[in-house]
Amino acid sequence: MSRDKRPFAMQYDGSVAAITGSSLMSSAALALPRDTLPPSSYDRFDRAEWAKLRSSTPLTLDEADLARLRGINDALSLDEVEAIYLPLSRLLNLHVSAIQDLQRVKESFLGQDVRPSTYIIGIAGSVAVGKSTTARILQALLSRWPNHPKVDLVTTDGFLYPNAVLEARGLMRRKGFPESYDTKRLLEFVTRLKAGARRLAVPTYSHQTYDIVPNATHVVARPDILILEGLNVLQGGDSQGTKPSRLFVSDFFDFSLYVDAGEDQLEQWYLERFARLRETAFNDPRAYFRFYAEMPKEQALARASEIWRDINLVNLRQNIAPTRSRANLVLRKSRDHSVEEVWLRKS
Ligand SMILES: Nc1ncnc2c1ncn2[C@@H]1O[C@H](COP(=O)(O)OP(=O)(O)OP(=O)(O)O)[C@@H](O)[C@H]1O
Ligand SMILES: CC(C)(CO)[C@@H](O)C(=O)NCCC(=O)O
Repeated sequence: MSRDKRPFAMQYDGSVAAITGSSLMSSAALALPRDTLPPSSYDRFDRAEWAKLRSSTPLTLDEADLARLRGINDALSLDEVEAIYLPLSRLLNLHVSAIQDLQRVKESFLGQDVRPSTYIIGIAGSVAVGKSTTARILQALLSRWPNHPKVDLVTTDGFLYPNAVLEARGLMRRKGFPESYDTKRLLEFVTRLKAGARRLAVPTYSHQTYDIVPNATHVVARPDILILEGLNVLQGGDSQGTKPSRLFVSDFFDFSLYVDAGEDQLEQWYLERFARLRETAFNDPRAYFRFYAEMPKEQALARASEIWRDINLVNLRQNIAPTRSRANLVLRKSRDHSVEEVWLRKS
């Protein structure tokens, strides 16, 4: 039975939510309500327990790996890579290998070559939680394994509608909400990738111009693994009022992660990043937010707090956090971005 179609809903306290006779008849009632998986649905690991899980396959980082990881984020510690991301890359490698074995089974059944399809990993989570950093660490680590050296990375930011469209639709203050994305195009991309398309061009987004970059695409050429990162990758019909029978991007995922942290923590990271960008990237004359670099710091930060509260936090609560229970694995971060707990879903 698919997890979204269980006939009743477990609450966190273990009780079963009441479903009325009439609602049982509708297909909507068959969908599991938002983020209601009980704690017993996960194997939970604290940092030390999780770190041990790399030990049965000795994994070492060479100088080239270290250089690549340092280039991703100078605040990233090596201890973090070793304790959290190496075991995670080992788990993912085992999972990819198992899928590749299954493809060989299909090959011998059909008596013909079956080209393995791209293994897709989805990474979801709030604005500023560290999705792109997590994606880039995993890309660097996973590309070291001989059975899947070509690991590509796509962010769903590229599937936002251009500002001109958002403006025309009155959605400029809804960036990141489900309606701000060209979901059909995103779904078409993953469908064609899974179907074995040789080259797919995906649009790109610039945080500097705060818009889709005209005529600039990133070409995805049948990688062994694709990491698809974005706020919305685990979203389904329930938050958008779409028909439950529709296909979703996550239907094409082989594995998914949700990067999680407390709301206060997320707000602090958002503001810290904003303050840092104000000193750096916002000074560029082409930056969409350059006026924040020109106004006094307190005023700019007050504006950033409003953006957080009125846009990103609302989106987190309404559309992002409710998708956490769909992820196969949850990385729960503490104050300094270090992962304090890992939850691995049992089914
Ligand atoms: N593992 C980490 N260690 C230290 N700092 C980190 C880590 N992950 C993220 N950060 C910091 O947190 C901030 C947000 O990270 P990142 O840009 O990866 O988030 P995001 O979820 O992709 O954000 P958005 O959706 O807004 O693009 C950045 O300032 C980044 O440097
Ligand atoms: C582009 C997204 C939606 C996701 O990365 C986000 O960074 C964003 O721009 N949110 C809108 C509000 C803001 O400017 O933070």
